[in-house]
Amino acid sequence: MEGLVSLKTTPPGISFHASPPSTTTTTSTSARKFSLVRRSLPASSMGTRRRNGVVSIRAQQSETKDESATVSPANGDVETALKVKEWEVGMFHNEVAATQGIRIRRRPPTGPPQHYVGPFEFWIQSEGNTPRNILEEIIWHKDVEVAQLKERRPLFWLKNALDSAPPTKDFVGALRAAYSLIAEVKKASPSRGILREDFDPVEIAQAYEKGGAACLSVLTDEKYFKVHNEREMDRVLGIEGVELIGINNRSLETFEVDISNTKKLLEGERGQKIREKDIIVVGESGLFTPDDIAYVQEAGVKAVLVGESIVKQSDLKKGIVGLFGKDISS
Ligand SMILES: O=C(O)c1ccccc1NCC(=O)[C@H](O)[C@H](O)COP(=O)(O)O
Repeated sequence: MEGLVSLKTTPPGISFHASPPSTTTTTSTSARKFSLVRRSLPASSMGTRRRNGVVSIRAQQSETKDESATVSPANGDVETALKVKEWEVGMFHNEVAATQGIRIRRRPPTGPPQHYVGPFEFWIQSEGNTPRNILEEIIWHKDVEVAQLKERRPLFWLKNALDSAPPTKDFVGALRAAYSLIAEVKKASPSRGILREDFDPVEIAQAYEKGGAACLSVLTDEKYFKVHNEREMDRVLGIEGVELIGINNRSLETFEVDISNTKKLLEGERGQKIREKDIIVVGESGLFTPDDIAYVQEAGVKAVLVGESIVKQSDLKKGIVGLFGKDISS
């Protein structure tokens, strides 16, 4: 069954001895990892009590029936209250996503705040606050990155920049024109590591253009990069006005690549709907040979998104010819 997992909570009261200031301790129990990190906030400001040289720290939380927790800040501290709010909003998003069959959970980057107590960040690594797979890790990391970027470049800044930007090119139009290649400019990927050492994105993009690519996919992410998720096909088909769907042949949980995924998702009623709606389908990932290209083309894709098999070649144009079994530049 697809769904979200409730956060498991810790017992309502936790007492422990304070570690020396610079110590970071991580111990494992059978099911959970406990990390204790010294915070910069003074102990006195966080409601700790010192008795006989022992600091005792108490987390205030009340558990709800479904084992998710409602948390009250230990001392009305604004920072903590904000984290509580963020966490509650994140949990709400997860519940909504679960009702829509989305398996990727959203989580506020600060994690469940019930463990921010006393002068310590007492963070318990559990199923609820640890990414289950690379996609969750990417999304959770992205949440932090986007929040930071929003601070650096707020909406009004972006709007101003857009006003003076050159007109956009017709991406979908370029793909409709012919059976097309979207060539991916990427230096590395989570599953394959470094793909190209001598990485000059502009040079690569120009070589792709000469080689006949209709569009480019440029991975600009600093830590990870953006993805499509084929498991959301049914959800996407329910959305009005969708013009382009990418089917990713790579499982983002296991990194396994299976190009029959494209065929599977385009069979039967789904394929019918896609044709009726005149949606362009892009076959993504794991395409290495002319046979692979022919296979996804027969399955119904109008374009392919290819990274590894061409970006690794020293002669990129030859790489494209090798992939398609012919020159597609004219
Ligand atoms: O490619 C990965 O390792 C990856 C890992 C985690 C999330 C997404 C990932 N790839 C997404 C992509 O869109 C691919 O880069 C693209 O489909 C090209 O794939 P390939 O031709 O196999 O390089």
